[in-house]
Amino acid sequence: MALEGKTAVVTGAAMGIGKAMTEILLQNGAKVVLLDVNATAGESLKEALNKEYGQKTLFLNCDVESEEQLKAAFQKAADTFGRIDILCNNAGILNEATWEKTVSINLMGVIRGSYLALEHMNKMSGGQGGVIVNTASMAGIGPFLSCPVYTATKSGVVGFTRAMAAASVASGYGIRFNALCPGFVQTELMSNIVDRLGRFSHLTDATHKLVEKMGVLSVSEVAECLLELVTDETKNGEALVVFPKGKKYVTFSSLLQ
Ligand SMILES: NC(=O)C1=CN([C@@H]2O[C@H](COP(=O)(O)OP(=O)(O)OC[C@H]3O[C@@H](n4cnc5c(N)ncnc54)[C@H](O)[C@@H]3O)[C@@H](O)[C@H]2O)C=CC1
Ligand SMILES: CCCCC/C=C\C=C\C(=O)C/C=C\C/C=C\CCCC(=O)O
Repeated sequence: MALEGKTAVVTGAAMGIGKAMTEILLQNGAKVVLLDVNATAGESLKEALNKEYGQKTLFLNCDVESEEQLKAAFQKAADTFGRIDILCNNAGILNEATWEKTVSINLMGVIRGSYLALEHMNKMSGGQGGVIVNTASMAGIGPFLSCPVYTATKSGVVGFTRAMAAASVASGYGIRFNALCPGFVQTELMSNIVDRLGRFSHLTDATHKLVEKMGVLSVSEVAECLLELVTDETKNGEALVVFPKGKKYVTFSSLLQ
């Protein structure tokens, strides 16, 4: 998919991985609607990006936990730029103490965003198709020992993405669904880890050891992989793992064979 003339919506776009995703989509010709709960960071990023790329971005204060806010944001995006072609369900938190909120944002937010975006993108209801990329994690593929609930949400995102890819093909939606599964990435999410681990705070040292063993990615390395999942039309139902030594499409075996 060529990005010139296309419109992307990115959740959790004000900082970290979402910010890098926004930048790479703009660099490749797309217009980008940034959604985030951090209005200060979002507004100032929008100002900076519009100076650099022209009036190609819009920031909307939007919490992915709110159906109402997300619905209004997609409508505003479509009204402003005429269409929605790409959705990056990226907003996420890591907090084992407030675990219900972790489920609500990381898993329910992805499902909510995907279903609402279908109303604009689905070829069966007047949309023009496109691609949805969900930010999961390596924790969606293998267990992250100090974060069982975070692991559960990211495993859920991978499963939801793969099932939606199959449903989309079977239903003629014209939308590809892929999951991006990075290892550790240098962002705010990696700070104050003891507080985030809740009942597993005793596993802080083990977590640091895992980080040392696996290494840490930059946000731009992750954004490059997003671009691949968006632009390569052969990719549907994929889980792309990104780690400092490289990237790898995960092979899943079918239980039906
Ligand atoms: N940093 C890491 O090591 C890794 C992160 N990830 C995933 O990448 C995604 C992005 O994380 P990072 O950029 O690292 O985190 P970050 O904390 O740097 O950025 C997250 C952004 O999401 C926004 N956000 C949080 N809750 C929101 C909500 N309810 N609605 C809308 N926006 C909200 C925040 O305001 C922030 O701008 C998350 O889904 C995370 O689970 C995946 C693998 C590794
Ligand atoms: C400095 C402490 C960092 C704490 C963690 C912060 C963010 C982590 C975000 C993730 O999404 C986790 C990313 C990678 C690790 C996940 C799983 C490892 C699986 C290993 C295995 O398969 O055995």
